[in-house]
Amino acid sequence: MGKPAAPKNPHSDNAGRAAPGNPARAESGNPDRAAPGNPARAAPGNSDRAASGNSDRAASGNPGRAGGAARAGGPADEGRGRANGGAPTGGGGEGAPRAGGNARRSAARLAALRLLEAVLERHRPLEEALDALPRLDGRDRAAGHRIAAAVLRRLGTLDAALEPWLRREPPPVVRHALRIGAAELLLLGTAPHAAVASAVGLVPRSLSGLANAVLRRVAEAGTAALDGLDVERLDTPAWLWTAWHDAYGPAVRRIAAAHRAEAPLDLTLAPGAPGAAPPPGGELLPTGSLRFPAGTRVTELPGFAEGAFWVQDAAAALPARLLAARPGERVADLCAAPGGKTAQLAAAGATVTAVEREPRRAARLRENLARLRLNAAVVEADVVEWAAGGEAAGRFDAVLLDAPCTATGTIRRHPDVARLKRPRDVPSAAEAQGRLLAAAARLLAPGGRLVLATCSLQPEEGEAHLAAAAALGLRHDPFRPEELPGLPEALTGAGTLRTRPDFWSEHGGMDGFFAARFRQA
Ligand SMILES: C[S@@+](CC[C@H](N)C(=O)[O-])C[C@H]1O[C@@H](n2cnc3c(N)ncnc32)[C@H](O)[C@@H]1O
Repeated sequence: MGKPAAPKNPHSDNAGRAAPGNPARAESGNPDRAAPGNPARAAPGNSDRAASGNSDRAASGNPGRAGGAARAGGPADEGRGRANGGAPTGGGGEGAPRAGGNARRSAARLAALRLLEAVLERHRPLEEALDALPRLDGRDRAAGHRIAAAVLRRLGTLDAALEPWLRREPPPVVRHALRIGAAELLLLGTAPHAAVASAVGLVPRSLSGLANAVLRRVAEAGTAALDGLDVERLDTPAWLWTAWHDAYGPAVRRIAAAHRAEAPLDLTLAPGAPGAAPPPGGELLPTGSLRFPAGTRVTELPGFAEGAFWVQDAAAALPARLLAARPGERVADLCAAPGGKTAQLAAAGATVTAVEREPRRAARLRENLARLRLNAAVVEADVVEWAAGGEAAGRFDAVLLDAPCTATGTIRRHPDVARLKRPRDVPSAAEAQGRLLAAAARLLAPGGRLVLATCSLQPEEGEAHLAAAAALGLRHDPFRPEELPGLPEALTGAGTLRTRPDFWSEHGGMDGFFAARFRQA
């Protein structure tokens, strides 16, 4: 195939693309020859791990022949795993992905394809798309999720690696299958024959030749094709890059680099949970969270069933700590589900009222509290209406408002956020936060304290609220250095909290959060 420039892909920010390699290679390369080097090697510095228990890894010393890739369902797939019966094949018509011979592998890749379609075409959150997947073996589901997350995390890089081999923009199903194949080849360490064959198996038969040819070229070029790419820029939507550059200067590059890594698993420990010691093996962070490597399954840690801990990013645990609820205090936790902060406040001995608008999320909050054997009154209501109602006004010693936001501080955990949010979402989220802040202020008893938190990196959803709070008659109560042990970089000159994904990089980073504390005058 030749190589005229591919049209700009709507999901890629090509600003950082290096000049493509020599396209003539695609013409002259022997498609049946094994890929040179070891394309199965993970990209250096890349932390996208292959799914645990991944059976697609090449046997050591046998990187696999890319030449087998043309035959999806052929020798590379034969005689292994279940017959096709268990795989959701999508019907098999033109435009429907075909299942390869290995049902397990096809099911995982098909799940990844469905997830990418949901996020990138229908703009649905990844978690919601996961819930909507047809019934699926747990390992396939986890592997599909991991592949889709790797694609979303490195979308721009993967498109740049594909671009030299595409003459024109392919149909979406092919684009996604190519991304899945490229992610497996360049990031996830999958054996080339398996990566190519299973990705080719996702596209309509009439387009399998194209997909096969492109992925063979990607396999041949290997990870060397990524050398010289400005991957931080490529993997960051342009509007976010500009906004973070304006807010954080050159640190924008470190923030973007931090988004390449899968987030670790952080736990908050329940003080004094009966019969439950902290699970062994974690790293105790200076602020008290216990950290395990990415991919750790929380339900398999000892103490989970006993309610000894709950999952909460180290940064997400800070706002409730900074509210410093005391035993017996009346505390309102606003926008409370799934309840990480409610649990912290209840575990501190406060009398907690947790307010959550979404019934399903409120149900999950109750379930979480039950597992943790913690008590809180759960109110299913819109905070703005509830605060306007009168009976709650002026009743609380302390209020925690963890306001809904664009969540751009959580892209490490939710790589779909970078692809779903739009610039216009920032002012509308900030406006809603302003209404919630005014409602929260009405709940405070005289002298009561309020912590406002958002998991956004956008200053409009953080620092900008200081002026609005002053206009509501709230007095800013700056955080002190001793309240943030081991994290001086998160304390701003104004005495607010600003964490970023590039902080604590030696420990594995943290989510981006803003928090500020106020007092009712
Ligand atoms: C950032 S999440 C809260 C996370 C939670 N505080 C925790 O630590 O687990 C925001 C929550 O606010 C809820 N929410 C959004 N707007 C609300 C409103 N006006 N009233 C009550 N809850 C609201 C959402 O349904 C969502 O569950």
